[in-house]
Amino acid sequence: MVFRSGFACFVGRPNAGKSTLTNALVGSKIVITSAKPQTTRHAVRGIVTRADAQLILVDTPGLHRPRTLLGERLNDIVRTTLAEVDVIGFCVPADEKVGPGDRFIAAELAALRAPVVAIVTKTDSASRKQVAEQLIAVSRLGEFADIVPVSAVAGEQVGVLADVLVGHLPEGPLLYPEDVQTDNDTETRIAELIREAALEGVRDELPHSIAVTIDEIRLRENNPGITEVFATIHLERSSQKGIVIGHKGSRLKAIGTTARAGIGELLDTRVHLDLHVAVEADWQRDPKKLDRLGF
Ligand SMILES: Nc1nc2c(ncn2[C@@H]2O[C@H](COP(=O)(O)OP(=O)(O)OP(=O)(O)O)[C@@H](O)[C@H]2O)c(=O)[nH]1
Repeated sequence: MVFRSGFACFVGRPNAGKSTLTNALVGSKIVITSAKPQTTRHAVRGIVTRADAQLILVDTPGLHRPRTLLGERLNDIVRTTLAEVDVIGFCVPADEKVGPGDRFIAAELAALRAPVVAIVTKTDSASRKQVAEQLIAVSRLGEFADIVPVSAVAGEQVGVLADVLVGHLPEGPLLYPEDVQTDNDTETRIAELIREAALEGVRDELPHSIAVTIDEIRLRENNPGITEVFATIHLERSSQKGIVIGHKGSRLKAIGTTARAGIGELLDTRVHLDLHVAVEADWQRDPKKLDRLGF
């Protein structure tokens, strides 16, 4: 039997369903998903290990036209990632019209050497007729190695998509131990859990204004059964402080409760979470600050 191994990544405009699809393929929650666009900041890998193949998924932030410096950096990450993978999955949601964002991405992909599989996502949220029309519209966007409709939420065609992606991998050995599902470091995952909790129910353009850094993770001195996590939520403007902290700290408390549950599950231990809020004026446009915040 031939064993294949290699790297794949999903691209598509914000909210196209890339993270959810990665989770569905890997089978556990490793990538932060959110109804808000552009929540994925780090290239998180999900690993699918089967009898015949190992598929390493690199989840990338939304490829979009740069607006701020942060936008440009995200696109740099995307381009570097795209140059290194064996196959690219181009996600277009079934329930939204093909638009300029999709055409922009299709044009970027046409210049790459890796085969591109077009994926029509969220087929559960569209009628059969809409899905059929979307398959045709997407096929007109470029030259694709395959085109696959899929619903990550309903679990439809997820296995078919895995087979198609694996089919584009080169022959190769197991690259990661069988039981590993992600190699994204714990600290990054904890920061993402806090960021996800902080974004919940927050209005407007706030997603771009929040970054989270981990100051320290340690076992409690007199009780190693408890892990203490110290983290800072960075905001762009002091006016945003009220939104995040809430009346008498009520929202910050809720963020802590939600994030703590997620971190406890991740680390499989009891967690004490200490959250600090800091305002860094215009961190999105300042290269020094971006570096310090890990972008
Ligand atoms: N109905 C339905 N909704 C989906 C499906 N996949 C994703 N969604 C929803 O679409 C929204 C965006 O999904 P994500 O997976 O976060 O999208 P993304 O492309 O990773 O988004 P960014 O990280 O912002 O680029 C979420 O609200 C998901 O619940 C699907 O198969 N069916």
